[in-house]
Amino acid sequence: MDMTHTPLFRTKAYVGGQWISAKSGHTVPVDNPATGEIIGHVPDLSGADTRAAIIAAEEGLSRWRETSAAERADLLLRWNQLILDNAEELAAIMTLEQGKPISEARGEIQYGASFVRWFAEEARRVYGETIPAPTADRRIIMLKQPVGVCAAITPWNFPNAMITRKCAPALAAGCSIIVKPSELTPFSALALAALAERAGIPAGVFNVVTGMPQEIGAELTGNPTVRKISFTGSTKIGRLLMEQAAQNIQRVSLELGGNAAFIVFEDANLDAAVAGLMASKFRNGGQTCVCANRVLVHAKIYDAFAERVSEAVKALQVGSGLSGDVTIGPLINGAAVTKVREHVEDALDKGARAVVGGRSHPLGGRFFEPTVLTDAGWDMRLAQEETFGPVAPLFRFETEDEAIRMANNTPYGLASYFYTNDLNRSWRVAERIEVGMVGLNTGSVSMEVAPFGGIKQSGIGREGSHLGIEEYLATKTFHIGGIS
Ligand SMILES: NC(=O)C1=CN([C@@H]2O[C@H](COP(=O)(O)OP(=O)(O)OC[C@H]3O[C@@H](n4cnc5c(N)ncnc54)[C@H](O)[C@@H]3O)[C@@H](O)[C@H]2O)C=CC1
Ligand SMILES: O=C(O)[C@H](O)CS(=O)(=O)O
Repeated sequence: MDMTHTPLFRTKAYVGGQWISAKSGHTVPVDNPATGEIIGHVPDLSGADTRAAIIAAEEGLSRWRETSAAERADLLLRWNQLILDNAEELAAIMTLEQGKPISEARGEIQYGASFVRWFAEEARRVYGETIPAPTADRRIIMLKQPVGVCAAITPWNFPNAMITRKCAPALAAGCSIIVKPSELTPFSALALAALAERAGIPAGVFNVVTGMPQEIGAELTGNPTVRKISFTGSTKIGRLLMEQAAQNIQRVSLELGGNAAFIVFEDANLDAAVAGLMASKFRNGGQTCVCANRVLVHAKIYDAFAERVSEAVKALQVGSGLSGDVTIGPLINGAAVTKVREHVEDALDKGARAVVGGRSHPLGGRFFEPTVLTDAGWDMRLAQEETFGPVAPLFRFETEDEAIRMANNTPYGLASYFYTNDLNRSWRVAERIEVGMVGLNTGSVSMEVAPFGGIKQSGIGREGSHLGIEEYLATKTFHIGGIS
């Protein structure tokens, strides 16, 4: 499927309402993870190019912050509708550059659009407060105002939804924003820019800069005009950006790595638990920050659960995401394949058994076999590190306290899941597990209505829900004295 000549497949960066090249003329190639073929090039913008984008965003802000909430809401709703009207083309572009199965890409477009609609509605409900003054001659009002020029640095694994989850609340709040998508998946971001332009979102309000990240990131975090950095990606880069943002005391929102525990207690509904694990673990081939990374199974049901999971994993179809029946696409790049292979080999060396898969797929390239490992141990790398691939390691436990202790034994704290029908245990586990999001008898926690985010080294701040817009609002206390 050649998407490179479709209207939304853009090969220029979008700054100040213009489609631009890098001043240097340099470009970055983008490949198709399923084949390794180059699908196109995007401008490799420099620090100076990024400075120009910041100036454009500042000009965009001056107009945008004066628009009414109703006007911003209407424009966001128009953008939302254009995204939905062009969902098939957006999904095909995503699968071409990211590799996920087309059915999942279609799902992400709907998920991404849901944030645009949600924050179009939130735009009109940014309320301030009046505060009872201590003296009769004073009035106190709390105003909510846009933070200003913002920057969003986003990952390759959800190249549409991670942009709208940041940009929709920013625009709803009256901010302008500069998006730096992953150099691995820029075309989804540029397609969103084309639709923002078509929706009538004014020049400079929504900008997309492309290229290698270091120089662009240094300018975005080093330029005092940028008042807010919103990042989704690895904890390593999140830490770096937080350090860089400190120089100008920029506000930061960080959605970072995870190491989710998926706990199956002895009284769990096994069919539901298997379905939940398949949904959590193998979505996007396991390249998801909230996916189950460690599967803790009570000893009493371990063998039965392992057998059922193995049957379900054997039914997964590996191949190019553009093929309709495929449920597991390629990993994003060679480094990802190496990391997954190393995790599996380390586990096998330390006593795990591969009851399904366990090696690169016969298709070769970036395809890896969906894998189930039994007898997983806490000394294995995949217990401590985020695998970010289609590998389900099954760990045994005997007691509830042991399961919670092991689940919490990680520097991360993004999401966890557990299956039980015991009401008292449900509350004990939900309250004691150290994460930002926990699912009981469900393998999914990601939707626009609910706060998304982590604790510990999984991040700072919340996206989505009624909390998401607060990340792009500043509070101003307005005191009026001398009233008689
Ligand atoms: N908590 C969450 O919602 C999510 C967390 N992640 C985590 O991110 C990792 C995988 O995603 P990746 O895209 O590989 O993460 P990554 O951290 O390498 O890249 C994320 C973004 O940061 C940019 N970046 C990299 N180095 C930079 C620098 N020096 N300055 C400025 N920007 C820079 C990249 O170009 C990309 O746009 C995994 O650890 C995963 O768990 C990914 C997606 C969502
Ligand atoms: O990038 C990710 O992993 C996303 O945050 C996961 S989700 O929001 O699509 O579940």
